[in-house]
Amino acid sequence: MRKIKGLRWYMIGLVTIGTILGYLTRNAIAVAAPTLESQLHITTQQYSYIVAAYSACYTVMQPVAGYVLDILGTKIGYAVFAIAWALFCAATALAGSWGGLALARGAVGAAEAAMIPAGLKASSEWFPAKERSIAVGYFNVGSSIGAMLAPPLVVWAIVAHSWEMAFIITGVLSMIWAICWLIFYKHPKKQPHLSNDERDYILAGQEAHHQLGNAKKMSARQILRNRQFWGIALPRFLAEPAWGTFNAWIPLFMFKVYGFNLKEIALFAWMPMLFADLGCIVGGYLPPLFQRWFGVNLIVSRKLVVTMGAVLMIAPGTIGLFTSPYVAIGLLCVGGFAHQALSGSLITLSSDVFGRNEVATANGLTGMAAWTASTMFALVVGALADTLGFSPLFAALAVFDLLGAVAIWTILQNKTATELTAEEKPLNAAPLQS
Ligand SMILES: O=C[C@H](O)[C@@H](O)[C@@H](O)[C@H](O)C(=O)O
Repeated sequence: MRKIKGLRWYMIGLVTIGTILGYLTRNAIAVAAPTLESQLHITTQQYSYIVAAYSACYTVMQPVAGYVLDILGTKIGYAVFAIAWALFCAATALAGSWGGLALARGAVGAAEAAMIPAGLKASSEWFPAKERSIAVGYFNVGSSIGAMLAPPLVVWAIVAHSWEMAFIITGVLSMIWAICWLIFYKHPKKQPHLSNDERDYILAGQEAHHQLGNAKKMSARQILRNRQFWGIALPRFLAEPAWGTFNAWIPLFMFKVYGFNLKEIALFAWMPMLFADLGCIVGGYLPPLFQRWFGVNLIVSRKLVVTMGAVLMIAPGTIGLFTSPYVAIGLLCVGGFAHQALSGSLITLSSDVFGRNEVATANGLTGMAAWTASTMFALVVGALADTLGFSPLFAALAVFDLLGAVAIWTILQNKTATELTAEEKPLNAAPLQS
């Protein structure tokens, strides 16, 4: 059988395309919103219900999707969710009211909840520990690329055909990817096109908790009771509102505060997303560099990236000190870079700390914490932006990230969750499921 050199990078490329399509289908509704409001006579409040339906289902389903992925395995598990989101996305075209749209988008959100836990599970299967954050950075960059591809593709579909066609096209693209995933994704142990050298390099570089022989499996209850989980979930809870704010509010912020027109928004509002892409990639390479430069261990290297990102988030926090819209865009670019750099390390930490049998469940639980905060903060922005202004809200995001950095240094210890459990031997600890 022909061996393909560097096959692990093709595998993460396949995961990245999945993330791009996940964000393309996610953001299609925002681009189609003006057309939906006029053609289906939907009010802005009813549109907010449609967005909330996606966000609520995506938030709640992340741990469930993670659990299913840990049970079914990455290949089959991710395929099931991707086929579901493809079908639900295409079915959005059948909606004739805001209620129908909310139902369809809620279903898409529930299915897309598997996206990040599956990406992390695939990264932990195909990469040695020292390259894992790089792999996460590459698949996570799909979130910003997908967000950037949505406007041109969806606008073309609406202008050339109809808003229904936009959802059918994004659904069909997702279905094509899901079929490719089923054909091409295999665990390194079962991949015939993987050379022995690369397989040895991957498996030898993985910790004991990711080795195939590791039969230990933590239940969701044991994960939630573990200090290591909270050392990741609390910083994610504090950091995620920034991502939601950058994704949902920058165009409105530029319009309301600096009087940007649509052309100026089109020219500048995408730039923070480009720097977010850069943050994903650069942020992924920093932990191995910090380990080499400063001689620190894996978990401390992630903590250093989170701290660097938190300090950089002070930049957008100072937006209120300047009057120039171009300085504001520049500061938001620093913020986009900072957030995705620190977020990549926070996502990766679930696989540094939890084993192959519960990594997706643990990541899904931290993702639920993250999106709960993001949804709450979106409601705060909606309530206060017109009275308080955006500047204090951007300052709050910087404070949240700095608090998250304090939390990660004080709560998260430099060991795996099972090592901590074994040391603590709590009085009523349920024995690990073997
Ligand atoms: O913080 C943001 C993340 O890095 C972002 O890229 C996504 O992973 C996001 O969490 C999501 O669940 O879609």
